[in-house]
Amino acid sequence: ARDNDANCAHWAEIGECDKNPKFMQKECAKSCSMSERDTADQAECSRLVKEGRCHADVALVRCRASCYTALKANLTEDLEGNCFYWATDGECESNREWMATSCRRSCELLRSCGVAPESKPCARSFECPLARDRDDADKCAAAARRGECRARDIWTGQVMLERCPYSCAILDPASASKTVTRPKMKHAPHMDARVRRHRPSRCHHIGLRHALLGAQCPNVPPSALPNLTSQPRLGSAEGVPMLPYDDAVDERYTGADLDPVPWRRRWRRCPRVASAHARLTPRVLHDELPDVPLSALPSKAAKLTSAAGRPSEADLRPVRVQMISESPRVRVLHNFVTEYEAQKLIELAGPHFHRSSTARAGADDKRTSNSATLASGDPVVSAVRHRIAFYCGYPEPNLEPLQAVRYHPGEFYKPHHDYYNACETWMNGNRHFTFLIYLNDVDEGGETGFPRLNISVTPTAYSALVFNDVLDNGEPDERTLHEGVPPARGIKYAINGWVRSKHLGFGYQ
Ligand SMILES: O=C(O)CCC(=O)C(=O)O
Ligand SMILES: [Fe+2]
Repeated sequence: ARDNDANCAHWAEIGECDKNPKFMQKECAKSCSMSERDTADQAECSRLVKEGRCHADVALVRCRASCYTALKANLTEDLEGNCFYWATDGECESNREWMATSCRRSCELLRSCGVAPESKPCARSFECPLARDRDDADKCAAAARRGECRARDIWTGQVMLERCPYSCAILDPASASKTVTRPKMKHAPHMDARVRRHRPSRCHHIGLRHALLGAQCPNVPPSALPNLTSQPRLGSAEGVPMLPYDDAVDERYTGADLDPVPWRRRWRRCPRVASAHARLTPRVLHDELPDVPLSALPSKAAKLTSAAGRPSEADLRPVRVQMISESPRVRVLHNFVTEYEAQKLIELAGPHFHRSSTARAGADDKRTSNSATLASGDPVVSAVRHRIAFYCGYPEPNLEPLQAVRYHPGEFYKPHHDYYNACETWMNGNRHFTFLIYLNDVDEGGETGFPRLNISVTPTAYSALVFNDVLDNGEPDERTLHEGVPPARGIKYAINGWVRSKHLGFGYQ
């Protein structure tokens, strides 16, 4: 964080960080981060902390200092919010010294997961300490399993979510993230993206742990793999049947004509699907969508832009779905953008490209590409955003600003995950989907590789590589480790569209 103006410290002192947050976050990030202080009176902040309501809007805005202090006191060993993410990204080894002081808890947890993935400490690795402390495990878990995280919040203003945030997040993540459901995507085996599956022998280099997490290794029969979704969690076929197809809960809604909560109205309209398969997850991409031209998509998602003002023949090619991997879910949506849109996006990004940074270290040697954030107001950007929202079934405000990326020959993005630490879901939600839209064909190289899946996808112009970053219960899916392989010849342009579990608010607007 840094200041761009000499007056920042003064402005922060007179309260501009709160009064004028958009400007101040941008220009005076440093001063504002130092001025994280309570603006509500102490009694109110102490009460909010005591009641464990630091995630409530009022506390986020007005009791920052008290809540931060309380949070730190509870985080016994991790001192940074992103620790688990960095730990899963290999930083406990590659950045050992720093991580040992700042992220000891996550590193230790991760090591225990390496030895015993199904152990209790490992299962707990994603918990948010503050949330857990005020969650009455027995009562909350039982209520969450009954579906009350969602059922109650309409009537009593999210009481369950406030009292039982941890159980709700773990047992019914969609309740905490207010996501909507979509049916499964159609399997279309006739597709034509070039996908290379590496020889399975590579698994030996990946190590047993990743094999345990489901990589397809020849020596590990599927029966020997732990079932990652065998816990009684939302959407688990083996688990307790949960919303939205739980009869007992559904009944409560049948009396009401129109739910006052918009996202729930959509949710109620979703068809009831009887098969266990359809119940697997609330976070499946729009899997049963037929192959249709963009122009045939409903309203906003269809908004087509072309040079002539109307779509050309080529633009009317249907969006086709190619399944690459069922678990984790990876697919390519062909013809996801038009040629005109792709060119426009490259043009728009052009003047804004700068050396890419990663969440943690800014520009670093993990990523040598350039990137640019695209303003959502542009009609092409907006059309593509609507389309992403439509296809994944999440509301558009869950999308991060689109990010253009550019790789010259030799530039790369080393293996990484796109998801964040689960604790972040209390603010902005975690990343659930990655849409990587290829804007051009690359002369040679430039694949997106998934080392733990032994898959690499060759960029095909106008198609979107889409994968679920998290397991169906909302926990990060380590198998989604991926990399941008350097182009050998030609420039690679792509767009990242990340979809979060919640509306983006804090820190983004
Ligand atoms: O360029 C690629 O193929 C991958 C890009 C990527 O993973 C990212 O930007 O997060
Ligand atoms: Fe990525």
